[in-house]
Amino acid sequence: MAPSSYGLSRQTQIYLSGLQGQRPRFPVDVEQLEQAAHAAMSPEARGYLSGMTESMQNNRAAFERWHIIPRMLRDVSERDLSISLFGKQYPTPLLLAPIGVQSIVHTDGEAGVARAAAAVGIPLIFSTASTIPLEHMAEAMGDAPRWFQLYWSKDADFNASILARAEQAGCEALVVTLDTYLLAWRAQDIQNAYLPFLLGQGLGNYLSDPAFRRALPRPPEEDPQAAINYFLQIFTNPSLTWNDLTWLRNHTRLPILLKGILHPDDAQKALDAGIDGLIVSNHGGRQVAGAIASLDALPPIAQVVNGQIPLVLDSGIRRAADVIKALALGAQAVLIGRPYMWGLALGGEEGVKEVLMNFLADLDLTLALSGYRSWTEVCADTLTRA
Ligand SMILES: Cc1cc2nc3c(=O)[nH]c(=O)nc-3n(C[C@H](O)[C@H](O)[C@H](O)COP(=O)(O)O)c2cc1C
Ligand SMILES: CCCCCCC(=O)C(=O)O
Repeated sequence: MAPSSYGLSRQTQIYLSGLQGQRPRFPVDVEQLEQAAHAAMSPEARGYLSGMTESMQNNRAAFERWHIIPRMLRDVSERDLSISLFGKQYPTPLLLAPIGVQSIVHTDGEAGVARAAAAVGIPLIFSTASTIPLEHMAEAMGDAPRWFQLYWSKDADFNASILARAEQAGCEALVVTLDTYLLAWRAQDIQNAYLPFLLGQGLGNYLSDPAFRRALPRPPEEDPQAAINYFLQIFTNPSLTWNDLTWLRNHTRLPILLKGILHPDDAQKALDAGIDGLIVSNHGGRQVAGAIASLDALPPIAQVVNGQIPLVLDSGIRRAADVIKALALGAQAVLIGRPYMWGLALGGEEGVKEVLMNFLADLDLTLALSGYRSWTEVCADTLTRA
């Protein structure tokens, strides 16, 4: 399908099926989608996926403070939604955020998400904390684009090994998540006594890793508890500093993006360290309660970065208008997180596909109806602040 027909063809198809008595299987409206997905999940999975609701409200409020000013009579009959990042062409500015332990919401888990992402043409970022090994996700995707997200552990051999595996599996960029060096005070999960990793879930990349296995007293198949304990011991490393980035650069040839940057001074440090891209993110409001909304953090960071490296934004992207706002304020791309997990919870692989196809259709129509043919035309003048 040509990018410029995402919106109209999808919309027509849904209207026509509706006239024939066939309503969409999953809610089209994103708030209703969230509600339906929450109703379908166990209280533990729901609590884990939601995280801190007040921080997410902060992210949403930031998007709601900006409004698009549509422009008229600009011939938007042909549209090009593609972008270029690190010398590669991607069909739209959307990527799927790395999300760990996806099997807690549906048995299709990461393999289902990988197949859906490949079918729809949205690049997927594999999480270090995935249920299954990254090689299985890569296999499910064929040649479709994928990146890898690293949780930088205390075990240097494991880090080196997983980076090599990610390159081998065709990942095109490395996302290093900086904001989860400790797990935050997550009241719902503590109340539910629920952390999937303590049950051995989300360890697919660790249990399959030769360096991780070498560090264990006995194979995880014989002593699963020892593997969980070792994972908990090495999973994060709060002692990392900016100086450690040199190690990373020496262990990968992929472009490196830092995820979790919110302060312009940190953006400057990343530039000084020769980092290739930044992900402006408050981790979907899951880490620091009361943290600045990602969208509010973006303009001062964009000012410092001044186009030298790409900026990606996540946390609170729920509909096409949010993407336009993020790009107008300086991002080149965005990550979608929970919305695809809601699709997964409701319908497995098919649910994810449906949510993503609706998102793309909305994106194409909203870009056109705002008066633009491509992302290069979206700029500060696109928006007004309420
Ligand atoms: C259940 C869950 C698990 C997550 N796991 C990871 C992860 O393994 N690695 C990572 O870098 N970020 C992780 N994140 C954060 C996402 O990558 C992303 O920053 C966030 O979900 C974006 O916000 P959104 O959900 O509002 O779109 C996780 C988020 C959720 C909701
Ligand atoms: C002890 C493992 C924590 C994994 C964190 C996954 C994540 O990013 C999140 O829950 O948020």
